[in-house]
Amino acid sequence: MAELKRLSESRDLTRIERIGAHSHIRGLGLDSSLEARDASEGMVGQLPARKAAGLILQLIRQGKIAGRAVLLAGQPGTGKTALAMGIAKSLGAETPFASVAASELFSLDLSKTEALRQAFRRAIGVRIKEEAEIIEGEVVEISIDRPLSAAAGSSAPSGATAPGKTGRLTLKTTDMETVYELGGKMIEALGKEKVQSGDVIALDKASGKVTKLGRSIGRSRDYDAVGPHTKFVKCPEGELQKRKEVVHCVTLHEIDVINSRTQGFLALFTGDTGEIRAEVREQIDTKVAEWREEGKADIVPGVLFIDEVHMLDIECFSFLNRALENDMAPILVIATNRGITSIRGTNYRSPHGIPPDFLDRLLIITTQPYTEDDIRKILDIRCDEEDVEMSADAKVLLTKIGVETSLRYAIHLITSAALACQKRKGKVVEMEDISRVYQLFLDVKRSTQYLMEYQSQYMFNEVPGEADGDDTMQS
Ligand SMILES: Nc1ncnc2c1ncn2[C@@H]1O[C@H](COP(=O)(O)OP(=O)(O)OP(=O)(O)O)[C@@H](O)[C@H]1O
Repeated sequence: MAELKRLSESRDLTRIERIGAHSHIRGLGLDSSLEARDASEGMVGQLPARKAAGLILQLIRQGKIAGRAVLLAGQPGTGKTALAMGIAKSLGAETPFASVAASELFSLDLSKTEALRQAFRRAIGVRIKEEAEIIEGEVVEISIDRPLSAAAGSSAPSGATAPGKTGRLTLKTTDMETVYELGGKMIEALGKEKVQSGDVIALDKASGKVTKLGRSIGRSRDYDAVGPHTKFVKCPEGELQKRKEVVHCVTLHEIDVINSRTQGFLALFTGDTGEIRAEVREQIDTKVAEWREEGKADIVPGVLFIDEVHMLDIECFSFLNRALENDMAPILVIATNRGITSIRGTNYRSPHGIPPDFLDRLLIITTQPYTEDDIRKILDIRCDEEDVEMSADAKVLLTKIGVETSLRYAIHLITSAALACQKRKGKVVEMEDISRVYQLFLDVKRSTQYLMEYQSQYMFNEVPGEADGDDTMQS
């Protein structure tokens, strides 16, 4: 691996956008003087914690966070992960956000320090600038030749990609027009992007990647349907072929996996990356350092969020102590809901189960339980995010459930209630859907009660009260 040959593969990794638990969080929702707005950028309430996170943001921007980390302490479901995500989002769209639960680090496949190292490298972004040969123009016409076999009545499905498929693509700028011959791969790529005449596209000559830049303004009055999010752009000027600087953003971990001989880049999707050898990382670090010197790459420190940090043991904490001194270190945000508890791997007890030398590095922010009004607003935002229409009555009921059980349980009920509504062919989620799923899925309180009532019917039942739950911050 003298060169990082397979880096180009990372370009093909399309990040899968989906609706996740925190996908509604777009920042910390602060105004220009860093005061938290009541509800903004997907964030609601938790004002003092958000304001404190805003000050941390300023420390980060001024480069004064080095060697320190942030601890978010608070009850479960009080928005600790949401706050960490808000910090990452406020730092910019390219800022990587990696999140792990401390217990995940203790796996059978990886040593805990390797797992931590991978987590750190997932939170370090590299912006790589490259000169690329691009063909950029407005699509005049795409014509695909009908394969002979199809004309002869072959039984092949019409949408299937015939390997020998050919066609022609006519592209223009304001100054010229050219017809390009198309092969099967390119036809497939154009089909995937749903390119049609009137679109302005860019083709990367080396990788064959097709990017739709928008719809030509000249075609804005066409009758063909365009969605509300269609972007209109000008027809490009000058030559069709140009050299352009393109920027790819990848994480150090992605580069590691792609270049580790034992793992293909598909391991990035399965998460099954195994140990990555130290020399692979060293070579990558040297290469990235070279690129930085040549002005070809920049490092983008991201945010690494470690939840349940009281589950880390003393060796992990010494790893963190060292890792924070590295000049490429990401912003480390850790969270716990524990009070005074034992430090794993020792007989000592300390606040949050964190050793004193590490505690010393921490800026501590506490999160508070949500009010009924906050819960209602968060549920409202989640309904929008999940595209679920809900009647006012149903929202009142769901908020009440959120107050009495937990915010997270109420958020989970949104999706299942929407499915129940779909099943009865309804359009708007009503109270009946909420009550139905409330009966189907138990919250922790009811589940515990059920377990107590029927404990004799379970194997290995332990008398309640023996578990070490006495040091959590939960009331
Ligand atoms: N202030 C907030 N504004 C908007 N959404 C929030 C807010 N706080 C929490 N949420 C949402 O509520 C859900 C639960 O919050 P989150 O997972 O951040 O809690 P947590 O404190 O990290 O919990 P745990 O301690 O169990 O990990 C998430 O979907 C989160 O995005």
